[in-house]
Amino acid sequence: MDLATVNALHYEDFVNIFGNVVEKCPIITAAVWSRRPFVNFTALEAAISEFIDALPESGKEGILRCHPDLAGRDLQSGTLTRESLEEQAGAGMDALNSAEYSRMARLNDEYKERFGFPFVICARMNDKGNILLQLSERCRNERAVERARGIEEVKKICHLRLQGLVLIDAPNKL
Ligand SMILES: NC(=O)N[C@H]1NC(=O)NC1=O
Repeated sequence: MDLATVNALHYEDFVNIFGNVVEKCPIITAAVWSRRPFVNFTALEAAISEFIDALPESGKEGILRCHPDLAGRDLQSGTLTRESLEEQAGAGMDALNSAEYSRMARLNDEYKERFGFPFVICARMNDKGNILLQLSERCRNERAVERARGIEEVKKICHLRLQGLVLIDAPNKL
């Protein structure tokens, strides 16, 4: 879809199409609709980022809590969103051997126990080995550092999801 089409969308369609660019947080999309018209792809992405950055820390943690665990319960039970399933499968999360699966489950639980929100990483930018490594390393961070780190990853996931929906800017037609 090109940007002119995006800018012409009624909010119901806008939320239907873009509602999951931040996982299970359509309120962000619904809020950002009123920032139209977007001059380019970057402006749309920036509007989402600015909304997230303006949230109190509890709101940012809320966003993190809307994310399913990697290789977690939702993957096992088939209840992931379409986007998350594609991302997790792409990083091999649906094909862990039993040792990897147990390690992932143990570290995910440890992380959630320590921080009160789940470990979030952009699966499409990482492979299985790297995800496990980062998970074990990031468990040792301070809570505020991890909250900010998780939000950075949310923005990377959002960037790639948006790219799948909106054509990157063609030069302005004269
Ligand atoms: N927990 C977590 O990072 N979840 C995700 N990451 C990603 O790229 N897609 C997800 O669902």
